[in-house]
Amino acid sequence: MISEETRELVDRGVMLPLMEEFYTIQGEGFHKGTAAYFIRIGGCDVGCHWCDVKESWDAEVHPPTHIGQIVENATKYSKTIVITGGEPLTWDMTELTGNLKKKGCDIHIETSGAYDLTGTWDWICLSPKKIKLPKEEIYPKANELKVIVFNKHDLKFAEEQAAKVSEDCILYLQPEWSNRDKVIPMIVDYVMENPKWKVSLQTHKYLNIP
Ligand SMILES: C[S@@+](CC[C@H](N)C(=O)[O-])C[C@H]1O[C@@H](n2cnc3c(N)ncnc32)[C@H](O)[C@@H]1O
Ligand SMILES: Nc1nc2[nH]cc(C(=O)O)c2c(=O)[nH]1
Ligand code: SF4
Ligand SMILES: [Mg+2]
Repeated sequence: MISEETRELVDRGVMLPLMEEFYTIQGEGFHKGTAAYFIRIGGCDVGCHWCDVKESWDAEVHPPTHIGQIVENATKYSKTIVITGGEPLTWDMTELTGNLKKKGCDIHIETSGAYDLTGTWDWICLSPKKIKLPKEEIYPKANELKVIVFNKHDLKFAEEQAAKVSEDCILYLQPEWSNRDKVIPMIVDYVMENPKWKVSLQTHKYLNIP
């Protein structure tokens, strides 16, 4: 059990349940191929059945960590920071991103958008989920829309979501990893017929890096 004092610091976003942090290459979307420091915050109750980080869901098993410590670790490695999870917007991101900004970092988020948008972001990757839709406020702010395709219906969902983002938002279809052999041919055909979309692959999984 964590103390009342720690819980209050987590509520304010001064401490956050840290699952893992690692320096790697961004594998997905617009910034794929770019070296970046990943901060994975625990806690998510969206519940995607194919989620590739289910260990992140229970915030209680990830130690509350002072953001000062997180920022110090991160800035030793990179100025490009990716905040992911879990669902990072479960928590108030104001303090963490404010402190990273003071150090001159370029801060990216990977989010389902299902909770209030807090924090200061240089790049927002919105990956909407049918089972818990994004809050309306995030759509005009998304720099990239990355829809995970598990079956054919997800292409229809992708179009519905694309209708909500800005003109400049870059549109990606990313195969769900465990079903990739089935869905890749479908995505390839769809992108050739609908070239406003691009393909995003989880290239880190092919490179065998985190
Ligand atoms: C693990 S999530 C964490 C951030 C946030 N909760 C979200 O869903 O955007 C990071 C990215 O991985 C994607 N993802 C998760 N499981 C996947 C899978 N099995 N195949 C392909 N992409 C997946 C998510 O859609 C999201 O874009
Ligand atoms: N290399 C690498 N790139 C990624 N892009 C998004 C990821 C995520 O889990 O949020 C991820 C990840 O886990 N590893
Ligand atoms: S929203 Fe993200 S972390 Fe949460 S279950 Fe879905 S893919 Fe996993
Ligand atoms: Mg991942």
